[in-house]
Amino acid sequence: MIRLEHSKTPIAAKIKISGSKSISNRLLILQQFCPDLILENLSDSDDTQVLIKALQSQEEHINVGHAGTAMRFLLAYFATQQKVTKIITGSERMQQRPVAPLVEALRQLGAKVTYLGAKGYPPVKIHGFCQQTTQINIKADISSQFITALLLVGHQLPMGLDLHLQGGLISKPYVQMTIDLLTQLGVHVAVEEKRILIEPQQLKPQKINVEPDWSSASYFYSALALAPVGSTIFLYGFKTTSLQGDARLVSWYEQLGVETRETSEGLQLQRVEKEIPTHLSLDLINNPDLAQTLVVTCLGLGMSCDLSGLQSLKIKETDRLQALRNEMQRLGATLRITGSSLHLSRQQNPLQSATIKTYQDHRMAMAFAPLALKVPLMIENETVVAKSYRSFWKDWEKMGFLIN
Ligand SMILES: O=C(O)C1=C[C@@H](OP(=O)(O)O)[C@@H](O)[C@H](O)C1
Ligand SMILES: C=C(OP(=O)(O)O)C(=O)O
Repeated sequence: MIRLEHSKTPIAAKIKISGSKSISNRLLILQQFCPDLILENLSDSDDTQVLIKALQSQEEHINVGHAGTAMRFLLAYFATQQKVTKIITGSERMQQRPVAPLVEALRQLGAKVTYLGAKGYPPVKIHGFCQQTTQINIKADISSQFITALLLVGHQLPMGLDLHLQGGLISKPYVQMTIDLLTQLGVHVAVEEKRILIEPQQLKPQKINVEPDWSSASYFYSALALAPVGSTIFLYGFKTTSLQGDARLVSWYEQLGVETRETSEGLQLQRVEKEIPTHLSLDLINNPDLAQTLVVTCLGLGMSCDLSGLQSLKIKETDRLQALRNEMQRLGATLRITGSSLHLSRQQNPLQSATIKTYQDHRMAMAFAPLALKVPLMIENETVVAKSYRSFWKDWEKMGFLIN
């Protein structure tokens, strides 16, 4: 457990965030098909380390811990290799995160996949592949990672892939990121309204420098929104034009007093004098990983907010809607939740200092951390941040936070 506080003097920090874990994990799978693909600035997160280790391992058993992308991408990767036997499992929570739509699609394709525990969930055993068809249906409204997992292997399938999306697509920018990376690597992807087609093709070897991680950057935007006017943070290597959908936060935080100026070396962020709205209303169907950051910013600014499009939050590292409601309550705030939305009421009383539980969810720790600009906080199991952002607390100290 750590205690976190801030002297409330203006922040002036320069921060280097490692590569996007989403981009890194896609490129690491693609590198298996194209060993001459050179990758620079890979994410140093646990989720990426776990994937690297799994891809290098000769063992039959693979444990991906808490890494959702590693679970889904490896499942599709190993299941579409001939004569490969693997058992993939993960943490207790991972064994409650669904894989059924992906397993069903892989079986339709001709993969042999068996559940070793509860039906629809890891652990799974993979034991052989012979392509039977190109046409696959996949549910698009549970996790976009199922679609990405299939697209990452589609170009290597002997007959290619003709993917039909069923239900409304959630987390769409992550699918677009996959398509953009494939395109950058010379793969032609034909996209229609509810259909994605990939012919068998080879990747073009090249050197790719992974962009820094925008979801990680969100915590700095949140801190600046809560910091004294005149505070600045420089984020090295970022560009506002990005493969990552979470770059969208630039315009949202502009409303909340954080201005972004692009330079050749990165982004200069500044907390400016501005009239802050009393309410924020956003649909986060395309940006689920920003929900926790944004609701905490609103709390710190004394705003109310309505966030919708949050149906995937209950199957992430924890049930994030419940976790948010519990921890907001500890601070004296009222959060109402439904299966796909949340409503934060305007805070009438001053925030209470509290001990925040993190539920084995990196984003619970990182999202609440900026609130220490308003009230001292204790954060339990602070090392959870390593899932996506290993040096988070070191960078937090650079911003003048006192951590004990
Ligand atoms: O493809 C990816 O890299 C990701 C997709 C999203 O998941 P869902 O599609 O399950 O919402 C996101 O929440 C996750 O952090 C990373
Ligand atoms: C949901 C997340 O990751 P994953 O699904 O890859 O475990 C996340 O990083 O917020």
